[in-house]
Amino acid sequence: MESKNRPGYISWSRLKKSFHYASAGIIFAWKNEQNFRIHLTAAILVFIAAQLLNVPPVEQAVLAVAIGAVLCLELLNTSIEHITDFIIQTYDERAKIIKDTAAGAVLVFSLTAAIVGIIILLPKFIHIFY
Ligand SMILES: Nc1ncnc2c1ncn2[C@@H]1O[C@H](COP(=O)(O)OP(=O)(O)OP(=O)(O)O)[C@@H](O)[C@H]1O
Repeated sequence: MESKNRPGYISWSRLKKSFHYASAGIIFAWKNEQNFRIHLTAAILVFIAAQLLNVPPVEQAVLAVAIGAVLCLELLNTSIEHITDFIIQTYDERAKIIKDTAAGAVLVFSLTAAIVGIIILLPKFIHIFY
């Protein structure tokens, strides 16, 4: 017999709460992190360009993965910054290394995503004019 208190396989109210908290994190990043706003705006522009240029579905999927990864890294970077500030409230060389390397991870993947975008979109842009 199943216990009355045992949670079901999927709790919809918990799922709804998780979604709500995750959305709050994204909204926080949008309001407080300039880099997140820049990346999200760039992501929307790339998506519109991909539609206008009739980019094939597989290439659009590659763009979506690259864009999604950049946004995820931005959110993780924001989280790391806040954890660091919470733990280390004074100037500390270790805090600097933690924040700089996390920011470096975002930069490395942002450049990678930019290269992916150029490889996919640039030939299609050129094709319009020539
Ligand atoms: N407690 C600290 N000790 C030493 N250096 C720090 C400390 N806090 C921040 N820094 C340095 O200042 C830089 C900026 O940190 P800050 O927390 O202000 O991030 P931010 O400018 O808000 O970044 P972002 O624009 O991505 O949100 C860090 O990358 C680090 O080099």
